[in-house]
Amino acid sequence: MPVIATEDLTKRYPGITALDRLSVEIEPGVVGLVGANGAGKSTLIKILLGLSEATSGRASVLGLDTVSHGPQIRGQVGYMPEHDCLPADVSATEFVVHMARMSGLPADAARERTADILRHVGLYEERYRPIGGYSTGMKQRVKLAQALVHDPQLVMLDEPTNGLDPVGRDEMLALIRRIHTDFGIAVLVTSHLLGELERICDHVVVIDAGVLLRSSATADFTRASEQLAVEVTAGTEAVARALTAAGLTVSAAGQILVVEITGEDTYDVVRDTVADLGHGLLRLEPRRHRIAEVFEGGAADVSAA
Ligand SMILES: Nc1ncnc2c1ncn2[C@@H]1O[C@H](COP(=O)(O)OP(=O)(O)OP(=O)(O)O)[C@@H](O)[C@H]1O
Repeated sequence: MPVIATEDLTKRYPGITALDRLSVEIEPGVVGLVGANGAGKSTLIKILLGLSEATSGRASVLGLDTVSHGPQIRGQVGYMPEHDCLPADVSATEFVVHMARMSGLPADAARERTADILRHVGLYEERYRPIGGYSTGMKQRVKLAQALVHDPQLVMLDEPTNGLDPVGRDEMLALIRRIHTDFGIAVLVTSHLLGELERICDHVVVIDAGVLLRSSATADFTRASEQLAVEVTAGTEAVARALTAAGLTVSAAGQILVVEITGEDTYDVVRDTVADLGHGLLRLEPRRHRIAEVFEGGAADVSAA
């Protein structure tokens, strides 16, 4: 059963169609929802949580209809909102315990789960200090912790890497991946950066102006291309010239030579050419596309990390 399914889902605000007949099915795993700012990602999440009503079409989460089963869905789903929404004058522990209690956990269980989950997201002694003094990265971790504290089956994370520096972003992406691998929780994570979703998602859904552009396994986005990546121990330029003289089409990407595969003998020609010049091969393999390249010239606003 898909964890999320939408059928012709449409949401219109005055003067704007935020979602336009969106039909998509999302299976358990780590699924990325990517689109430029304004593509409709937050609108979709709010409808899925039963917090906003669609203009037309249908959506279900964990098999439950979003219109008739909003409270049940919210009981089984964790939500990390995009914007800052934390109270400044309470500690992470107080806040997350409060959220756990709101989800129906008894006091003891709420305290225990809070301690576990704050440790899991990497907050230790700081968890007793008021949130107002936290860095952006620490606040994002508190938001993530409150989304997980009631042990949901699915979490929806809206732009969890927003405002983070590269190190903080890497740590957050690793944490998100572990939500699924350590706890078996299904994850829907949004970003306007294709490159970061490519790193942690099993499946990526791309929307643009509320329209579904593509929904496929990450491996399909990054499928092998008809090109070889060649890296040599020395003499990159000489090798490029010799390969061109041998009739191959070659372009350079830094130290890597990209060679068009024209037939099964392309591998042999490259190997022999490099050997004839007295150099060694560091790499000879099919070049893989990055997701961002697949969309170059397509969804112009969607950028790589
Ligand atoms: N309550 C609202 N009233 C009117 N228009 C809205 C409302 N909420 C969203 N929109 C518009 O709907 C479109 C989709 O917005 P949405 O917030 O879903 O996009 P997004 O992909 O999440 O982008 P962002 O990352 O910037 O939040 C945008 O054009 C936005 O201006």
